[in-house]
Amino acid sequence: MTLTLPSPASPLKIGTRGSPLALAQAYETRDRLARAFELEPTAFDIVVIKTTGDNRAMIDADRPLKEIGNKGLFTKEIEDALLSGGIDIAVHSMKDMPTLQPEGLTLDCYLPREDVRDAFVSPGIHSIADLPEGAVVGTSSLRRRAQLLHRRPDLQVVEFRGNVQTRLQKLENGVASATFLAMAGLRRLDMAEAVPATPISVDDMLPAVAQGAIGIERRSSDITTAAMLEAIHHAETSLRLAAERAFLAALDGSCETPIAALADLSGGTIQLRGQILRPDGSEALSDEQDGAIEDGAELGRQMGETLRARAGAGFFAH
Ligand SMILES: NCc1[nH]cc(CCC(=O)O)c1CC(=O)O
Repeated sequence: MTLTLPSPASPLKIGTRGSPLALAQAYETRDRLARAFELEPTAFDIVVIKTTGDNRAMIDADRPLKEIGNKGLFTKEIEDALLSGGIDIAVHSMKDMPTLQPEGLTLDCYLPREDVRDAFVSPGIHSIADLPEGAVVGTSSLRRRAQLLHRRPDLQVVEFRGNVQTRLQKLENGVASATFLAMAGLRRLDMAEAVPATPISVDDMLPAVAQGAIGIERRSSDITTAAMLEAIHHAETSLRLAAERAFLAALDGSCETPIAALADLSGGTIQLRGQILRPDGSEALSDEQDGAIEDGAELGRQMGETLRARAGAGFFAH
């Protein structure tokens, strides 16, 4: 098939949220496409879309996100723009994406995954173990909160949101002694050196499903764009996410449940680690399995069902 490539007269419209991280991810996508097809940046338009989530999160800056709305809060307007033709592709942090896409949209192109680890961020302290008894830690992530309290029930967790600068300012102001950020976000913003961040081993804090991965969504019917995206698709990332996202789907996970998973490929097999926790951190259930690379999704689904059965009803209630 010969591709009709975008041009300044007929650019490929790339939809994204307006946060610094979202923009960095959109530029990375544009640059990879431009390199793959030897196009100028002017063959692409970056279209910033404000989502309900961005608006509400701004107005209710101190309310937990989980009270403001469900998953899809940050994606609905972007997906509407895809469906109506206002944009041609949408660039997403896969960590924030529901496991099912709306009718008519396809999400099957992934960029090479960044560092999957969480970072411990604090101006004076270097690890969870070094936090003094009863210290205050800021995070809005239910997973990080539950994992932290599981290890250190003595700590106090406060709601922490906003961009990286806002969070660092809160640490400077003494609102909390430490917080967590994804290494991937820090690296993509070129801030990993500028911020007092120490990467946490995945053995100590298993990351969120799809952490560090960028996915590109398109109209299912748009085969020209599909063919273009094939050139920048990263198969290994896709295989890892297939296992992790099947695990999430089997647990019926939303952003309101503390769930972690990480798949790795080595020696021709896929290894999957999964964890679910009670929101208060009082109990954590983990599993680890490996299998054939092409069976990752089945491995994830089975692990999700096994852990759900072990947890029983009401596990996620407190
Ligand atoms: N939920 C917000 C979010 N979505 C993706 C990232 C970071 C980048 C990534 O994990 O791909 C972040 C911020 C964070 O967790 O620090």
